[in-house]
Amino acid sequence: MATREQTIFQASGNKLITQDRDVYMAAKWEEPLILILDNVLSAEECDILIAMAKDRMQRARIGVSRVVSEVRTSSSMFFEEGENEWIRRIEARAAELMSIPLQHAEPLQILHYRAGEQYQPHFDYFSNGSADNRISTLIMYLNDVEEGGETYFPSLGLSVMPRKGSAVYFEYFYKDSRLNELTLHAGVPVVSGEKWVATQWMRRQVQRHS
Ligand SMILES: O=C(O)CCC(=O)C(=O)O
Ligand SMILES: [Fe+2]
Repeated sequence: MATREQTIFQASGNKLITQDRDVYMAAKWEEPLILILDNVLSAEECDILIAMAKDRMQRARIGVSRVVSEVRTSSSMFFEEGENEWIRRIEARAAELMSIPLQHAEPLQILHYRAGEQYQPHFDYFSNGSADNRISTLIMYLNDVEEGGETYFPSLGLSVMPRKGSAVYFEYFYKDSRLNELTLHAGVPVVSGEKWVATQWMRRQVQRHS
């Protein structure tokens, strides 16, 4: 049997005890490593993230031309790094769960999808092989979606249902580029209701100096 490549996240057991919250490992895909995590955020934290983001959402713009894109039809915003006590706590917890120092964290992103909106299959890492590439993703679901809105990994045939307070984690820092490519994923169209997520990305290099 081929030996597995080293992962960033050392997944063992079913519970992850962070500084301020116990998180549960609900499901695991071995290679590439994908984890479904329960109880990442409290219901109150989900509601507060949505409330704080609501008036700051902008229609997705992608790529250098910054044109409104059909690749992602959702709206998005980024919080300032450690913008307030809520953001500080959630960023710190995400970094702890992802086993990467907070200094490597991008600003926390919020995405909002209305019925019919989606994020077509994409990689989170940059295809130019940047020395400061992204290495891992934590997508936290901020509400229950009535229908649709799964995070879908088409190369694996794996769907993750959004559930308020849960999250999906995956990483793509493998030497074997084929493993990284298997993390292709999409936010499938919301059929009814709406969908809110918070995404934390980690980079190879330090992003924050405070
Ligand atoms: O909304 C989703 O399920 C996927 C979001 C996503 O892929 C991202 O934020 O990079
Ligand atoms: Fe993504």
